[in-house]
Amino acid sequence: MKTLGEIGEDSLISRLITLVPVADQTMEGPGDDCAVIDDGRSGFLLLKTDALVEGVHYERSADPLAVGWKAIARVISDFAAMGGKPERFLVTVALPKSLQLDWIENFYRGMGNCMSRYGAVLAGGETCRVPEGSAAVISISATGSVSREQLVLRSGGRSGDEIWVTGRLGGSISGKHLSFLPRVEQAAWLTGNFALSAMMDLSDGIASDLPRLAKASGCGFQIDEDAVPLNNGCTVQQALTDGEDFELLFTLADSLGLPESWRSIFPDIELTRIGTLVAENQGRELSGGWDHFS
Ligand SMILES: Nc1ncnc2c1ncn2[C@@H]1O[C@H](COP(=O)(O)OP(=O)(O)O)[C@@H](O)[C@H]1O
Ligand SMILES: Cc1ncc(C[n+]2csc(CCOP(=O)(O)OP(=O)(O)O)c2C)c(N)n1
Ligand SMILES: [Mg+2]
Repeated sequence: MKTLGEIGEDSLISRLITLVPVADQTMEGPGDDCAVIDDGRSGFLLLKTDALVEGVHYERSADPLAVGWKAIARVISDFAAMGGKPERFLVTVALPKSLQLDWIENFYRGMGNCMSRYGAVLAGGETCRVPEGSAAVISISATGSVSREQLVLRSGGRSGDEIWVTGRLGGSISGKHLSFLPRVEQAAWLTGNFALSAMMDLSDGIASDLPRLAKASGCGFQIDEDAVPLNNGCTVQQALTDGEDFELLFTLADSLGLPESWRSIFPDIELTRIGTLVAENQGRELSGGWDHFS
């Protein structure tokens, strides 16, 4: 019998999801940034859950206000990646008894700051302990929504589509992973004004995430490494593999007018074409990027 370390994160998930039924109204189940449910409302319901583990996603010494911000912001980034916005949050905290009260209160203040900034609210949660000496584990689940016209999946890319990315990439561990702004307004503008074919957020690094988008779209990809927008002091390799950029990666067939109108609305955020989707099994491969079990 293999261990998780031998099979890796993506093949673990692929195996697990064959072992359970999938709900009737699920339009998009496991595989995209959020689940998409057609529950008869004017738009679609979005569902997302994400875990935050001490020592894996943040150091115990990190500012709890910033860790709380990150906990909510990374979920909101997934709603943005569908063209949507967050609505209600459920927060589960599993904590050691020895944790300072101040830490968790400031963590909640940080979550609150992010919820307020993006118009979301807390709906409930769950509290329990972990054995003394274990890492704190925080699970964030949320509902969101997206209009029918603005929903963008990972799977709609077609050979020939241009590949674009927002912002600059790499080096998130030096601070950005705790303080980033999820691209909700940018995604809403993009999906409202251009016919995006596919989109996802960059959490594991382009090296991991672009092949996922291409695979979901039944395509391969070409990437111009010299075009990849770098954060200060970062190499291309870091930009491709560090992860936690929480920028948008998207594709579209026709970008006529996009760079000019983007610059007039979001002058402080880069927007860069980094490549092209090509036919499946053509183009190139990338390795690296974050895998929890590699
Ligand atoms: N343990 C699991 N059981 C079922 N589905 C899962 C599990 N872990 C991840 N998934 C699904 O696999 C996809 C990829 O997960 P993940 O890499 O965490 O997404 P993201 O980077 O968008 O947060 C998502 O659609 C998610 O719902
Ligand atoms: C202490 C610490 N070590 C390493 C990292 C870097 N890191 C942790 S998880 C991760 C990838 C993203 O996390 P994941 O849980 O895969 O997010 P998802 O893809 O589910 O959104 C990265 C780059 C960090 N933020 N903090
Ligand atoms: Mg995950």
